[in-house]
Amino acid sequence: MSISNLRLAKKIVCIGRNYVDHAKELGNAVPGKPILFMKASTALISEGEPIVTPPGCTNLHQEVELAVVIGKLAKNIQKSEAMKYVAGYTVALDMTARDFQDEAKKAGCPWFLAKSFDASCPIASFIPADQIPNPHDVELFCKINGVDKQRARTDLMIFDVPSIIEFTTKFVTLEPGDLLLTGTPAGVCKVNPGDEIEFGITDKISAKFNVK
Ligand SMILES: O=C([O-])CC(=O)C(=O)O
Ligand SMILES: [Mg+2]
Repeated sequence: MSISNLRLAKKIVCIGRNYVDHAKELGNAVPGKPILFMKASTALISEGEPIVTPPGCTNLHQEVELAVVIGKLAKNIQKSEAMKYVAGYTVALDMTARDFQDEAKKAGCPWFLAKSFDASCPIASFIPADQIPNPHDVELFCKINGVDKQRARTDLMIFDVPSIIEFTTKFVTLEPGDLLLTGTPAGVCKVNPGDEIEFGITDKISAKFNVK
């Protein structure tokens, strides 16, 4: 497979509540260990494809996230070795049906529908690892209809990329091309049909998608 073709990812592993200000803005506790969930690979869309509001959703949110692209088979990887398994990066939106998630939370049920519906993972293009020597030293941004909604540096992550890889690969083998979404900073909000979402890594990469 070609690592740079992000649409070939077999799985998308996501970290929840990895920025203190985002955990707090939704009234959630700051986690003591990484919270993991997954999106199906059918959630992926590329520029030119619309973000489709899932049926019945009345509170669709955007969450801009740094995404790590795994370069080689990773199982039981120590933090000190973890960066050798990173082929590169992209930036993604973890589109979330917040009303579905709130309902699931109340019922003690999984977030699957809230997070993994078709078109819930818009991605920008691939950036090779050598172009981002330190993934904790970039700024993420997200604008809706040209207005800044999210802007934060990745050094605010609670669990850094090596810690996430160490924790995840204790339980789940990561394969070449898999994506690891590292959580969203503060500023998530409701998006509506007709909105344009532009997001990226400042001075490196950006992408634009429309909400349908
Ligand atoms: O839905 C949430 O708030 C959890 C999550 O994905 C994140 O923090 O990025
Ligand atoms: Mg997220």
